[in-house]
Amino acid sequence: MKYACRTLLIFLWEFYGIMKKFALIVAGGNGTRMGAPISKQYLPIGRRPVLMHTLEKFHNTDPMIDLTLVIPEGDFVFWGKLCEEHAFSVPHHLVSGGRSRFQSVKNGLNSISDSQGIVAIHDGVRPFVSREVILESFLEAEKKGSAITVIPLKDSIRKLTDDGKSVFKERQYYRLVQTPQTFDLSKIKKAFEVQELAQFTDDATVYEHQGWQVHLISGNLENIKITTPEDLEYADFLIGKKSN
Ligand SMILES: Nc1ccn([C@@H]2O[C@H](COP(=O)(O)OP(=O)(O)OP(=O)(O)O)[C@@H](O)[C@H]2O)c(=O)n1
Ligand SMILES: C[C@](O)(CO)[C@H](O)COP(=O)(O)O
Repeated sequence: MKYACRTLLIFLWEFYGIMKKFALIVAGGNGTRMGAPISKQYLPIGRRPVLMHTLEKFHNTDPMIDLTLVIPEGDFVFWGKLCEEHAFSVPHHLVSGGRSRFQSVKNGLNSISDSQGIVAIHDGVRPFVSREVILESFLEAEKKGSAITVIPLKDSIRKLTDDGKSVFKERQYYRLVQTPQTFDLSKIKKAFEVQELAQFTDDATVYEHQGWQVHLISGNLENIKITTPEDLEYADFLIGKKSN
């Protein structure tokens, strides 16, 4: 069944995938919550830096995807050395990060000179996005203008109230939001021509600020955002599991 779905997706991708595809891998942060001596996007999982796994995931899904990596400008030399050390040959453009995720995405979008196409915006620290999710996000964004990956909640949830109590919430109405968040390039470029607002925790919120509805698609459970030391241990476990 899984194989049949994948074959169908690849067929649809080859048949309908006529727009130019871009992926913006944002890794301009410094991983405060990880608390490691180097930023988490460069930490090794399965002996190679997190970012190499993420870039490779997109490249191996389709080598025609034009890849841009956003990292702090001060890390360019360090990244170059890592690429040499690991003989990393996936082609990508480097762009300087900004003070916030919003600014990093904006810098990345501004670096793309094309005005037409589809762009997947993805956290550099989510190396476990599946090939199927990447393919579907491009297909759906081409049809609907956007494709935001989400997963259902497994636990019950409560909303904290200002009086120090809490109330039950019906979890079937909620989703956890992941990346990639994939868009029509011209629309997302226009959406990012605004002043940054506190509510812009991802790219979907920037897009819908224009009054446009976002289209949700299913993400994959393994696609965690490596944020804290426990996540790194889990990531190492997942990498080991995949190479066995
Ligand atoms: N100025 C920034 C801040 C974040 N990011 C990227 O956005 C993604 C999600 O952010 P997060 O997990 O919060 O990363 P950090 O900001 O590095 O982590 P922390 O909040 O713990 O400092 C990461 O790939 C991160 O590198 C970015 O490109 N530019
Ligand atoms: C974009 C994101 O990964 C979607 O879940 C998330 O909003 C990033 O949040 P952070 O505060 O930058 O970690």
